[in-house]
Amino acid sequence: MSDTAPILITGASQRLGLHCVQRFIEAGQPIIISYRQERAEITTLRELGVQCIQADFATEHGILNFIKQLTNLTPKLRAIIHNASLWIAEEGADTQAFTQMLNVHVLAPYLINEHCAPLLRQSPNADIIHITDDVTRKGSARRIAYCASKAALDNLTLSFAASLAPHIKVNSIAPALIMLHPDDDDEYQRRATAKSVLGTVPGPEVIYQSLRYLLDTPYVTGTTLTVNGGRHLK
Ligand SMILES: NC(=O)C1=CN([C@@H]2O[C@H](COP(=O)(O)OP(=O)(O)OC[C@H]3O[C@@H](n4cnc5c(N)ncnc54)[C@H](OP(=O)(O)O)[C@@H]3O)[C@@H](O)[C@H]2O)C=CC1
Ligand SMILES: Nc1nc2c(c(=O)[nH]1)N=C([C@H](O)[C@@H](O)CO)CN2
Repeated sequence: MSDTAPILITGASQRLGLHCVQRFIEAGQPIIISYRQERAEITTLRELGVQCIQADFATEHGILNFIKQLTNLTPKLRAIIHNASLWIAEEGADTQAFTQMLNVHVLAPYLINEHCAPLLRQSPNADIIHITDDVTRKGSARRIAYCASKAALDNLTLSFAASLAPHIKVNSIAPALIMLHPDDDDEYQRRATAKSVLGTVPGPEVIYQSLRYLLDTPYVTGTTLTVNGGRHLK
């Protein structure tokens, strides 16, 4: 059994999170994940030695229940990567959608960081990484609540970086259009890729590369690493 402290990645049973888990496993890094819905990938990850905790962060009870399971599972953590996310385009005023995304994107990282900082302090190097969204730069007419909650998550980075220094570094990664969805048609892909000067859909490896950079560099905290193909230049 490795004596390396595990990395926690939330919401890592598919897409970007799952790719990063697979790359960390290749590197011999112990991993704990949270997942919401049962999937075949969970069985595969468990067979690979990943510790998987079922959790729904839409409520405070669900978040605190996850924290209880996590702190019973491990006495230390190398890093916490807040990747779990709910991407809702609400139709008009939608308090339920707003509250759920605020809980997933803000309350869960806030409570997990506060309760689990002592586990990070057991590791010689310790990081918290919030996965936000480049869209917070200018807002989103179609996803007002999603964007506001991601902006709040980005702000947590500044506060926790100041609060947890010098032992724990805290940073954000702000992606834009990393992976498409199976139901995204050619016209959507054309319009979406045209929004950046690099004009590509890079795939999840760029997020793993960004995580590696923030984990490996000793002198970066309280910052946001933008991974957006140069969208801000258009
Ligand atoms: N994909 C992209 O191009 C971009 C992604 N991002 C951000 O990067 C991160 C990863 O993106 P992506 O992989 O596409 O994300 P997903 O949409 O695949 O969401 C990641 C996971 O979050 C989990 N999740 C959703 N709601 C809850 C909840 N209530 N409680 C606990 N977990 C929940 C889901 O679990 P389950 O499937 O089990 O329900 C899902 O597997 C996200 O934070 C996203 O906002 C930002 C910009 C671009
Ligand atoms: N939780 C999620 N957040 C986001 C997703 C996603 O699939 N799940 N996708 C995006 C898009 O890539 C957007 O950036 C461009 O269409 C943003 N956030």
